[in-house]
Amino acid sequence: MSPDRPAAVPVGILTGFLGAGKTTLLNRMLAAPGFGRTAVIVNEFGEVGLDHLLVEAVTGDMLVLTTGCICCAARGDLLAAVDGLMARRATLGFDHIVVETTGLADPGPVLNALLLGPGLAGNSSIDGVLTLVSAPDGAAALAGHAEAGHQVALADRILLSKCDLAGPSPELLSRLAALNPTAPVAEARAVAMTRDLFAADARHTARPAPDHRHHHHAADARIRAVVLRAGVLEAGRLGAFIADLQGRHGAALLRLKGVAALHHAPERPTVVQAVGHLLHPGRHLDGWPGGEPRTELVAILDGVDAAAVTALWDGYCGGPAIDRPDAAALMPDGGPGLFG
Ligand SMILES: Nc1nc2c(ncn2[C@@H]2O[C@H](COP(=O)(O)OP(=O)(O)OP(=O)(O)O)[C@@H](O)[C@H]2O)c(=O)[nH]1
Repeated sequence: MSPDRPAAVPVGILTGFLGAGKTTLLNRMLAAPGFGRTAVIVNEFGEVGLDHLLVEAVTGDMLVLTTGCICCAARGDLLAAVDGLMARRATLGFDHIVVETTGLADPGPVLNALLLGPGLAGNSSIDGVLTLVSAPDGAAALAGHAEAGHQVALADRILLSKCDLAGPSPELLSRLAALNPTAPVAEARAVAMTRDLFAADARHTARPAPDHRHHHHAADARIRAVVLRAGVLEAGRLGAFIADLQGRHGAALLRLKGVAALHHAPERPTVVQAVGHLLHPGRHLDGWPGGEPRTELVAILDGVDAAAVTALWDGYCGGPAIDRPDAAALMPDGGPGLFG
């Protein structure tokens, strides 16, 4: 393996509601030097794909999936497309894949499919979820469509488009913060198209939870992002917490992401990625991007009380307390070994 080619190909997911400006941003991205060796998969509804006519300057390869939405009917097609690209990687010479979803896609199942696809394990990793929100229309999309809420909730980075037409309203900004307290929000036109655009692995520091008194919409009230922090942990405790969380709330677990400092390898952050009932085996990053080893996860849940998740976390991964069971009592024998 040459030093400039990573072992695993990062897959970035570009999402956002219908017409939010995904293809426009993709074109900017592909024109930038950092994205020169990028393969693109575009998913759109309808029998005839048009976006491939609109996307310019693709160096690696481009596939347009028109058989259905990749978050539902066409998930297999997405996996086949990624597998097909990986098989031709040496010929095509790409080192990065960008998947543009349809405007109505829920990125959760897309993430799931990518994390678990046969043949993908070890060959690709999730680079991050980049969500575009139209400043003038975003609030209406969020009010009317649950998918728009999921796109925001699962974002690692949120970019606001069409700010030249109208700036984001305070209401839109507060709704974005309520749906996703950790993703940075920026104006798309002001952001440089560098390779770290898809904020990898949720390594950014979590922001404090917003004031929930401003919730006006059912979707906002249901979706909760819970920040879970600890120092260096035993792998078994983390694995047991995740298994328990998934057992209790798997269907409602939109995403669990972040980095963990584990006793057996504290010098290397372990990446945690789970969606629903599925857990991606932890991979390691090279080192801590500044600061001491620490564990910091974000759990994004639909319709689950944040306090219940925090209590579960404290039970497994918190310090001892008088009024909660000791982690050893909660742990199954040995705990799952995914992080061992
Ligand atoms: N004024 C303005 N127009 C924009 C901006 N970004 C995108 N547009 C326009 O918005 C329309 C939709 O943009 P696209 O990039 O096709 O949006 P999309 O999210 O890919 O659309 P779908 O694939 O249909 O969901 C196009 O006419 C763009 O030119 C922006 O920042 N400012």
